[in-house]
Order: sequence, then C-alpha cells, then structure tokens
Amino acid sequence: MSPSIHEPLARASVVADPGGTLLALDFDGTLSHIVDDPTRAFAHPGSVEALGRLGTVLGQVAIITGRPVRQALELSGFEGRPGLERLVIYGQYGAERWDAADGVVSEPPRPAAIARLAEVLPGWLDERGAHGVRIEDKGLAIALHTRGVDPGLFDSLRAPVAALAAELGLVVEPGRQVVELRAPGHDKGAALLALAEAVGARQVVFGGDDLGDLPAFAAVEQLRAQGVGGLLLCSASAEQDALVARADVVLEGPDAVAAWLTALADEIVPA
Ligand SMILES: O=P(O)(O)OC[C@H]1O[C@H](O[C@H]2O[C@H](CO)[C@@H](O)[C@H](O)[C@H]2O)[C@H](O)[C@@H](O)[C@@H]1O
Repeated sequence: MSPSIHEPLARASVVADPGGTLLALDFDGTLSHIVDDPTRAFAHPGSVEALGRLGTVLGQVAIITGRPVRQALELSGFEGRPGLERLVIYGQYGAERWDAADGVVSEPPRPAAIARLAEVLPGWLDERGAHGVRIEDKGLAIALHTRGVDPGLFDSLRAPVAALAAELGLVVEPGRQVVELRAPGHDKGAALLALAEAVGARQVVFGGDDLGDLPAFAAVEQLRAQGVGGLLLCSASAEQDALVARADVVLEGPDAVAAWLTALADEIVPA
C-alpha cells in the first residue's frame, strides 16, 4: 500500500499552518497494535514520541477512543509526557473527557442498563453456548471479545446481541472481533466536531482503523464541506477495510502510522 496522491499536498498544508491544525487519533489498531489481550495493547513508542513533539506545535492533539480514558492513559504513558501538556482524550466514544491541563476525567454515572447487563450477561452467554467470549466491563459499556475463539461465533451472536441491546435501551458498537453494548448519545464524530469548534481548528487530521471511527470520518467530510481543511488517515488491516475508500492516506497499520507521525514531526518541529 502506498499513500494516496493527495497526501503530500494535504500534509504540506499542515506543515504550513500547524497552529491551525487539530490532530485527532483513534487508539486501538491505530496507535497500538491489535493483540489478543486488551490490557497489553500498548501505544507504539514511535507514535508516543512523535505526538510529544507535535504537541508543542500543533493547535491541538487529541485521542478519541472507545477505551475508558484511564485505560488509554495507562497504555500510552501520555500523562505527564513533555509536549502533551494540552492533550485531550475523549474516552468511550466521547462519553468521557480528560484534559491534560487539569488531569480531571469528566464522565457520566454508570447507566442502570449497563449495570443490569453486567448481571445477566454471563448466564446469557452460557445459554447460547458462547464459550470463550470474554467480557470487558468498561463501566459505561460492556464489550464482548471473540478474538481467538470460533470465528463463526461472532456472526452468530450478531442478531441476539442486537435484540438484547434493544431490550435494554442500549446501542451496539461493532468492532474488530468485538461487539460493545453502550448507552446512545455519543460517537467519535460528535466529539471531533465539538473539539474542532472549541479550538477553532482551520484544518483537522483524523486517523482510525475501525467501524467506530466512521462517524469521525463523516465529521471531517462535513467540516470539509464547510471550508475547514481535512485529512483522513486509515490504519489499514486485513480485518477491516471499511475506511480505506474514504481515506486520503492509507497506512499499513500502527507501524506506518508511527512513521507518518514521525515524518510530520520532522517536517514541522526543529530538531
Ligand atoms: O476506539 P478504539 O481505540 O479503537 O477502541 C476500540 C476497542 O478496542 C479494544 O479492542 C480491540 O483491541 C484489542 C487489543 O488490541 C483487541 O484484543 C480486540 O480484539 C480489538 O477489538 C478494546 O478492548 C475495546 O474496549 C475498545 O472499545
């Protein structure tokens, strides 16, 4: 895979106006490699280093993730890192927000429907013979991980999970060998639009790898239609190709994302 022909021009406009640029990135599959154990999905050191450099010159750097903010901080080492004193992290698809400037996590209370789901889920999975599915309780959402188990299980759970979510007034967030149930009312696109407006971004760069990033892609497309510059990066994988056609730059996973960010930092930040 090679970068699209639009990429050098778009990157040049970031180089020309770093202060007007909002750079926002997804976490899993973009900053971190996909691994079997979600507690071991550490951010790529090259990306962490590059973001520390870019944080000193860009208008705003942000992470927008399905992870709880606290997990993203544990896995990234962003907290307290020089250059990232103004970093903002939106967690759980925008339901949580953390600002490095004050270190406070703003988050809503755990929805009653999620508490109820946590009670019934082990029995519900047992009844369906869904052995090996791992439950990740994120407080505001619950993810069911099927990585490493029978691939057919993921598809067979699709309809019953949708029915369970509807029964509880929750929405389904599908991802890479994972399906989450969470409260409605948030998505990465709304988070990105709110941040772009708050910081007065003249151009927005967003990078992601999975279905949960599509609303952020749509947000950048919307901003473009309003005259704000936009650059869409796809961290590509064999597992998910939904973002490829809409991306301006297709990168081969987190290693290539780290290389792209490092090249950008090399262009903007004096050595
Ligand atoms: O929005 P993201 O930052 O991309 O987070 C989405 C979900 O990512 C995590 O799951 C994915 O990564 C795991 C670790 O590599 C992998 O084991 C799993 O198969 C992937 O789906 C995370 O565990 C979820 O909570 C996030 O919502």
